[in-house]
Amino acid sequence: MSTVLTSRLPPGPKPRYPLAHLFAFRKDSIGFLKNLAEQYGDIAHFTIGPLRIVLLNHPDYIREVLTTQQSAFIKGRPLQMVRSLLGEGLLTSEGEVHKKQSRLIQPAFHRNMLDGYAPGIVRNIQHTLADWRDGQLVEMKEAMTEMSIAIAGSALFGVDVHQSVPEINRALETATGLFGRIPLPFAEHLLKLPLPGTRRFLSAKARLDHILRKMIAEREKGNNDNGDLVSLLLRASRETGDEGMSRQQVRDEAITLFLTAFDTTSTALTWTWYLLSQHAGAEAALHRELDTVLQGRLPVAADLPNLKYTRMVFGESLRLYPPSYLVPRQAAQWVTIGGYSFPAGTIVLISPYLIHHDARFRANPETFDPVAWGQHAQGQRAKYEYFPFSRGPRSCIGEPFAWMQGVLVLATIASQWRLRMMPGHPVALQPLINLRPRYGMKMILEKRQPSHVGG
Ligand code: HEM
Repeated sequence: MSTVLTSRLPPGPKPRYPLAHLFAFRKDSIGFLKNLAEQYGDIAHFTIGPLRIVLLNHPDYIREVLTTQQSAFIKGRPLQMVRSLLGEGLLTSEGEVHKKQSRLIQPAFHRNMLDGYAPGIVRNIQHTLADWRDGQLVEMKEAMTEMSIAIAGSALFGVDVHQSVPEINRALETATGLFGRIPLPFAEHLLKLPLPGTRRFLSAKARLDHILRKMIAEREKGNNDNGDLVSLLLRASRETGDEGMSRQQVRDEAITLFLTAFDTTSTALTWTWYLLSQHAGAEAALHRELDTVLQGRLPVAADLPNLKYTRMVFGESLRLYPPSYLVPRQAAQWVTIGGYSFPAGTIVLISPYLIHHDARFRANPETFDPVAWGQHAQGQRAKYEYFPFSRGPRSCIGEPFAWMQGVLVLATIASQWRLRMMPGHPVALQPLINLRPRYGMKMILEKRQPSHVGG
């Protein structure tokens, strides 16, 4: 006989009318969660229709979910909509399937592989810069997205996708447009109804599938194993026995890695250009480092350990604007955290954004200060005070790649260009799947000449 446990739910507000929390959450998810934590403390709960949702807003509780008790949680319902686009890839799969896939894919991100991606990354950055002119107005979110699609295509997949970049971008925008439905109590059932939004989603998904399959086929035709990601997936699919990967799995992993790679990184880079344009001191320190280390040439992998300040700039930007501002989980069994218990099915929300902006864990949390980021304690507790890539067994597999791309993009561009905000351009958050700038980021290009300092 199973033990009967009593739910002792954390405190939280009662909705004023049935879907009041849904409307408040959809209107301003970050503001809603921030208020909840301010009013009810570090562990609080609210409901959306039949859904029971718990917000955990303290590093000690976050460690419980992501690491200590991680096996009691699944991706579950919050990832259901994402699953309908990505299938059972690394981001969305659970349990043994996830473990096996993770083991197969991990080698593509090992240190010895990473250096090999650098030349492809820098080539694609140069491709973007070839069209830039002094004084030109550039929509940086768009520029960073297109560049990151091309980087993901060439560095990870070994194919040139420049031709397909606009189509991939459009299809992804349409497909993720539907993710606004995620908090709806019966969102997964809406996909079965012939609604206009659903039709748009399915046709965008079909377009993405077609492009991805072409990319994989092209890679297969080349028949040369470069040790890149697609080679690795294809090799695994040729193997027989339990350890192999089916064609469907290859597709699911390929689309997962492709899509998770570029939207996060391009969003992070866009915010970084914005922050640099607002902080002349940090921008000057970045230029000094780049001029000293690079002396006017393009960066290579061997420069990365010397680009310390560049790395701090990217790290601090990920603190202020973590693209994955919300990490959801679902309890798979009874869970006790912070003296409260909640049953299987409860949705748990963790927000890197809220923690990164909390004055308890970082002095002057609203200030952009790359040096303070570099000095932040690296102890066990601090791991859960700064976690833009999440933590534990479900943390970001692409983190080393993201750091490499981030530093190489900043180094290549900032050594040649300065970016100024277009006067009057509004800046606001748009928390969708990623934390995007709501109005994009219109910036003006200013050519700079590296000053040859140092030896
Ligand atoms: C600045 C850039 C990036 C950020 C902020 C970021 C953030 C994250 C976060 C927070 C998670 C955990 C999501 C969750 O638990 O629900 C995650 C997972 C993941 N990311 Fe990233 N990511 C970035 C770049 C990348 C890149 C470049 C790739 C691939 C090349 C990638 C591939 C993945 C995959 C496959 C997962 C699922 C891992 C698993 O569950 O085992 N990400 N990422």
